[in-house]
Amino acid sequence: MNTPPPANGSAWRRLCRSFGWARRGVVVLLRTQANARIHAVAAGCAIVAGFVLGITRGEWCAVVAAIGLVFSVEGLNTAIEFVVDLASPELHPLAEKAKDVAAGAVLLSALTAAVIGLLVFGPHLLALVQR
Ligand SMILES: Nc1ncnc2c1ncn2[C@@H]1O[C@H](COP(=O)(O)OP(=O)(O)OP(=O)(O)O)[C@@H](O)[C@H]1O
Repeated sequence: MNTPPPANGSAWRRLCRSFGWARRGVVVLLRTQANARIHAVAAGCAIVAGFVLGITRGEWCAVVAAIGLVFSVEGLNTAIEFVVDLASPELHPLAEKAKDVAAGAVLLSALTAAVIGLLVFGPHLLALVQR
């Protein structure tokens, strides 16, 4: 099992190590979670659409925030799943609630991102169709 190294060294070295662990977490998220890979594809499509449709700076802010929201919540959901599986490998009503609520949070964030996508890209696509 990996044990974290002692918290010695300069503040800069500690910061670099923390970034390394966080980067490792993002890799674990993308490797183990099919949903995270689907979010990545959706985020890529939104970014390409943003460039193609020439969305404004404000619209970019909304799109980037939506992408960050979904990935952050998916990451927290995955972390909760790992911890629940560690703490309660057997079935337990509280484990069930924890996983269901975490999954519900992912659903809410994805719905929010979908609404933002509609609000941002809808008018651009409509203008394109009506041209
Ligand atoms: N230890 C447990 N005790 C009780 N119910 C559980 C337990 N583990 C999972 N469940 C139930 O099964 C559902 C699915 O859990 P699972 O761990 O398979 O997540 P998942 O749907 O595979 O999530 P993801 O697709 O994000 O990996 C949970 O939402 C919960 O209702």
